[in-house]
Amino acid sequence: MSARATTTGGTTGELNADVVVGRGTFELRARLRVGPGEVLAVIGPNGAGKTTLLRSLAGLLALREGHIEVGGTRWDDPAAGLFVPTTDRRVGLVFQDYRLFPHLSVLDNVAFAARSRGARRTVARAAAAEVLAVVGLQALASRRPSQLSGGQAQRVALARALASGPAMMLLDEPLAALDARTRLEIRAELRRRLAEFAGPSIVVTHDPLEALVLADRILVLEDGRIAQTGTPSEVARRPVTEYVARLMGLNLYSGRLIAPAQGRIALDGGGELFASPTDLPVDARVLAVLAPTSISLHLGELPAGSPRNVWSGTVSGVELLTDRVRVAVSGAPDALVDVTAAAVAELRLSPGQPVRLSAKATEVTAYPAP
Ligand SMILES: Nc1ncnc2c1ncn2[C@@H]1O[C@H](COP(=O)(O)OP(=O)(O)OP(=O)(O)O)[C@@H](O)[C@H]1O
Repeated sequence: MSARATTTGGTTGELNADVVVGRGTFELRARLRVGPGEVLAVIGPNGAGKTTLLRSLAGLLALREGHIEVGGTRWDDPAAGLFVPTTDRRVGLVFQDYRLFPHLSVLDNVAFAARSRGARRTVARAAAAEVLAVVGLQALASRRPSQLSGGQAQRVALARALASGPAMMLLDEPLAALDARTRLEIRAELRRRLAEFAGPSIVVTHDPLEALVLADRILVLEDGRIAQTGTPSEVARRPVTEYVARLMGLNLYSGRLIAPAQGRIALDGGGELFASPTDLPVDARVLAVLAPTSISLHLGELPAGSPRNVWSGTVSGVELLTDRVRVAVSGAPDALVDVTAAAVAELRLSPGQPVRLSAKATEVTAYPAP
């Protein structure tokens, strides 16, 4: 059975989905709601199911169980025998490789959706010209995709998706093919366009910065399941998995709170950390984060009056970042520590070197484990 989604261009409404979908032995299970005007970034390691999620929302993969509803219109509901094909879903799709029609001009690419819905050529072209003017691309209207730069092609792909009058925008790694400088510029523009779009938007990305900048909310997928959802600042400040902590550049520890008033935590991997005092109960399972820039390295003992957290370790790796050096230290606990190149030279840091680590308790943030 097939049904037609609401076709008025201005349709807005939330996405309400309970996605259960399989690909070979892989299964994705994810419930999500994305409000009208809200931008959700989906992040996760390779093979987590991000593309699978996007494909099922777009109608390129049918659900095994659950449902997909946008603005109150059901697009997929296997229990009811309902499946709305992609062409009737009113989704604005933007792919990493843009997928512009090579034989059509920019204008006709943008007019395509209206044309395929039966609009007359002149009407579709006039509407497309208006969209191009709004996004400042009118000068490119007669060019072919092969005559566009990467950034221009991305902007045309976005304009084409928005011009189709979508109920929802789905973007798969939209900036991944751009060089770093163009990406910065196009990211700012994408953010503006999505902020203006009245329906829900979902952006799949590998780039944590992109997720933090573009999204109102972040959803972390790992192994076909939702590992965390939250605002960018919640996810950045309180990651619940190693993957997100690494992405956000934080040390993440799990443990048990043994003395809340002292913020004292017994870590699962051995060792202890002092965080700020907390109201959580004794024995609460907690996660604690500590930024690599908040840890200091020393050779030999520390003077009296040093920070609450002092422990020993051995340098296991030294990596040059753009503006500092990241030192991996194994100990109880392990830690990534960011220091200056001068400090590396001064402390003669190289793998195998024993060091002392220190961090203030106020730099350790503890929160309940999920
Ligand atoms: N056509 C297919 N047949 C069988 N299994 C598939 C197929 N496509 C994808 N998979 C599997 O489904 C899982 C999820 O893949 P998916 O592409 O959704 O992940 P992803 O999070 O988008 O990964 P990436 O970041 O690498 O793009 C993976 O384990 C993958 O091997």
